[in-house]
Amino acid sequence: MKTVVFDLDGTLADTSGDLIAAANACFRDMGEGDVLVHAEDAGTALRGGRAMLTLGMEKLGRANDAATIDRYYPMLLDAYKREIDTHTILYPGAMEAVAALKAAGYRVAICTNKPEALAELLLTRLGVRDAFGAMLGADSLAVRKPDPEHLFETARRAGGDPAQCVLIGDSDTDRNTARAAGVPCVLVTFGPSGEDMAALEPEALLNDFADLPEVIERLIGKAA
Ligand SMILES: O=C(O)COP(=O)(O)O
Ligand SMILES: [Mg+2]
Repeated sequence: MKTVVFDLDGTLADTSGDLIAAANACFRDMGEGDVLVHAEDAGTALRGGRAMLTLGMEKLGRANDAATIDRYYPMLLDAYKREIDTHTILYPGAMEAVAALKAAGYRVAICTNKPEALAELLLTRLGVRDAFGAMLGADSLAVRKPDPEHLFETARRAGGDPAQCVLIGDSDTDRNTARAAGVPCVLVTFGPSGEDMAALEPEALLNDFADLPEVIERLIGKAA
C-alpha cells in the first residue's frame, strides 16, 4: 500500500504561537520577560523546544549556556502541554487533502519530531487523531528523523509498504529524511520558512493543500 506520511509542526499545523508562548514562560521564569516574538521567531519555533530556548539564550547574549537550556527544557514542555491548542491551527485545506488521499486509496500517517505524547494530545484536541492510520513521535523509536527508519516504521504501522511512501514536510530535516529513505519529498511553502524550501530541492513544492492529491499521484502513482 502506498502511504503519504506527514510531518506535523509547520506542515499540518501552525503550532508556532503556542510553542513561542511556552518558551516565553521559561524566559519569564529566568526574569527576562517575553524574549521570543511571534512573527519574527515562528520559523525557529517550528524546529522545536530546544531550538527556541537556544535562540532566546542567543538573544540574551548567553549563547553557550547549555546547562540553562537543559534545565528549562522540561519546564517548556510542561508549559506547552498546558496550552497546546490555544493559538494552534491546522493549515487551510489540510484535512480535506487527507480525506481526499484516503478516498483515493492511500494510507496516511504522521512522522513528527515532537514528543509522541504531546503530538497525541495536540491531534486529539484538534479532533483529527483518528484521521491518521499511525503517528510516530520523536521518542516512539530509538531513532528519529532524519533517520529513515522513523519514516519507514511510520509507513509500516499505517499498513503501508515503506518503499512506496512520500514525505510531506517543511524543513531540511524532512528533506534529508526522504533523501536517506530514497523516497520523494514534498515541502510546503506556506509556513514562515516557505521561501527557503525551493533551495532544498524537493521533488515537489506545495503552495496549497488543494493541489496535494494531484502532486502525490504524479510522484508515486495512483494508490492501486
Ligand atoms: O518538534 C520538532 O522538533 C519538530 O516537529 P515536526 O517534526 O513535527 O516538524
Ligand atoms: Mg516540521
